[in-house]
Amino acid sequence: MSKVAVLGAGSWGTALSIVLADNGHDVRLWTHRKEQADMINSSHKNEKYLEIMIPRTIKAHHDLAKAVADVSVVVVVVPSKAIREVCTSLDQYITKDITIVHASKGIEPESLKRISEMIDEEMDNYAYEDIAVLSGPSHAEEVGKRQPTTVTVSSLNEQKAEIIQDLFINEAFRVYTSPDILGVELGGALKNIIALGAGISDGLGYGDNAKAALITRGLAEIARLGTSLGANPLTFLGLPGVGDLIVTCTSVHSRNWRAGNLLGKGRDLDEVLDQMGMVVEGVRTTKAAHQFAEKQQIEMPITNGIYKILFENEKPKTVVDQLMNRTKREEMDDLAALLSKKYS
Ligand SMILES: NC(=O)C1=CN([C@@H]2O[C@H](COP(=O)(O)OP(=O)(O)OC[C@H]3O[C@@H](n4cnc5c(N)ncnc54)[C@H](O)[C@@H]3O)[C@@H](O)[C@H]2O)C=CC1
Ligand SMILES: O=C(CO)COP(=O)(O)O
Repeated sequence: MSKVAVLGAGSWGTALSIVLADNGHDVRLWTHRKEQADMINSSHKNEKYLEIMIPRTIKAHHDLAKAVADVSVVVVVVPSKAIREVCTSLDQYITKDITIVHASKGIEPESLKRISEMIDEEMDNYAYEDIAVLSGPSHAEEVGKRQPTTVTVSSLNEQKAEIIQDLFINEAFRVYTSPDILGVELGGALKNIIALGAGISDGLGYGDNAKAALITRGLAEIARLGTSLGANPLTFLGLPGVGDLIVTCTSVHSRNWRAGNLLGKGRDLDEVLDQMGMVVEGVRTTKAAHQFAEKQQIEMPITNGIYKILFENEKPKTVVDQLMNRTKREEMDDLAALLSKKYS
């Protein structure tokens, strides 16, 4: 049995706490809102975030010092925009023997940092090599109901990845490991952009052909950017790549798909984000990926089209027309070419 602090009591932090509690660990679920901690402790529910009873063994905390006292593992799972603030506070309580894993998905605009890089910048007391990431096709709503789910944990420190694998794995939650932290983080962040696109396509009334095209050509963009930064192309064919892309583009649970769907139906971005009430990471990540594409001189037409819809008021239908009328080209210049280069 381990003592584990989960920082972030949104839907994903709550679902991961349930997995840990099911595995017999002592779980402290930290939230920055006192009334939410009180509500979880008294009702054993986290209304608004997850429609499910929470095991009574999970204790919610509002005081960060108390939440992380004596723990051996900290799971960071706040939205990407809160990572720096939370990790700055966390740093004072951390010693090297603690294992830190994050389960958030995003890239910071302007700095173009991944989550593990932001954690590293805010935490003087922890080595970058020891940070782990947990990612993969895993909607909180299904994990909370103990429905079969598979994820991948990655860290440059193999031992840390295995600690996290052992901590979470159970008969409903299967955990693989991977050494490619760059690919795992990029796959998890970038798929949210394509999920916005899949939602927009459905909102416009397009069918499965369009969605399959978005998933496939979206994967090509993700792999193109990811490999230009040094990720292993094979990672994008695994759970943190195509696996997460499929689930987020096709599931009604996806916040990114749902936000895209409303945009496709003609609603404006501020109105959509207000209505969602939960984090839609793809919006910030689209801004970051658009900047990344320019910096790396990578062609990302779908991402750039979604950027225009989100930030330049372009009509979704106009973007679809632009994508469909691009100069004709050969298909096999992307993932397939990267793979054949790697294995020729
Ligand atoms: N919900 C899901 O199924 C999954 C979510 N994720 C990722 O996990 C991260 C968190 O997502 P969700 O739990 O879904 O978000 P959510 O919208 O359900 O909840 C976010 C939580 O973060 C808290 N929060 C906001 N600002 C904060 C701050 N400054 N300090 C501390 N707490 C703050 C909010 O009060 C809320 O409890 C995101 O990066 C998301 O992409 C990853 C996999 C699955
Ligand atoms: O990352 C997720 C599933 O793996 C959750 O995606 P959404 O944030 O779109 O709900």
